[in-house]
Amino acid sequence: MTERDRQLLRDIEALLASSEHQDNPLKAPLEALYRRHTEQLERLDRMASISDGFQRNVKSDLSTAERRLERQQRRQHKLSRIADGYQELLFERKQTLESEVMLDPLTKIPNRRGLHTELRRLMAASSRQQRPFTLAMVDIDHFKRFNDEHGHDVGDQALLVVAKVLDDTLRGGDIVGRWGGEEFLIALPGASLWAAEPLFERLQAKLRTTQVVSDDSLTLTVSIGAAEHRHDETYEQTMNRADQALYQAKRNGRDRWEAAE
Ligand SMILES: Nc1nc2c(ncn2[C@@H]2O[C@H](COP(=O)(O)OP(=O)(O)OP(=O)(O)O)[C@@H](O)[C@H]2O)c(=O)[nH]1
Repeated sequence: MTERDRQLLRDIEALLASSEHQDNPLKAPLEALYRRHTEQLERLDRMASISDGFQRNVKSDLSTAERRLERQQRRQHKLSRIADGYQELLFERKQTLESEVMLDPLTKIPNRRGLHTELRRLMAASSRQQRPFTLAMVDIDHFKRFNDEHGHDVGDQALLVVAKVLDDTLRGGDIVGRWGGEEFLIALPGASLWAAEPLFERLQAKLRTTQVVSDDSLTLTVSIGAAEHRHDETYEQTMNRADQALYQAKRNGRDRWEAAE
């Protein structure tokens, strides 16, 4: 209500109260009109204040809800960060476990399972690129006697030495692993049997002079059986031929290499 409206009401109130209008026939209906009007104004005031209160409540409910939502979003964000970190950790653990399952615990080179994985990859790549590859079984000579004479720990040391010499002598991209016991397998991608020959000679020469234990002249020798993969056979068949060649190398006196038929 404006100040002018208020003044008008005050004027009407004064006129109704004035003695000179006591007998005016308009006084009674005007008084009734005035009362009705002021009652309506009061009602309007009450409604306005109810509506203000309602609006204040709605505003405060809204800001409480907003704060709660923000808190929840922050919590959710934190939880999803924790979940992400946890997943990463699980993934790393899985990777570590998977790679550990593929490694020989003593020499840390691929074990038989790891070799199978690598050989499958080699097969696929070689047939795609139509390149040859050669497999060779490398077996320590008289290892039982070696163990018996020098003890199992020195035997383990010998296995480490062979693994290291193989690893050091091969090129990057070549595959070396422990097939089992005192037997190692090497795979030479892109190499024909003829091209692999100098490598076998070099390996055997190196092992003949490598000391198994430092400050000790103890050395060992290995026999090697090698086979070049034929395009129509599986790698297991190539390995079988290499194994037969190894058997032949043992029969022919050890510390030598033989090529498969
Ligand atoms: N120290 C040690 N010895 C092992 C390990 N795995 C297998 N051996 C031993 O390797 C020896 C293999 O013996 P054989 O299969 O008879 O072969 P070998 O004595 O090397 O004879 P040839 O192969 O015919 O020259 C066994 O005495 C096994 O106990 C190992 O992890 N550590």
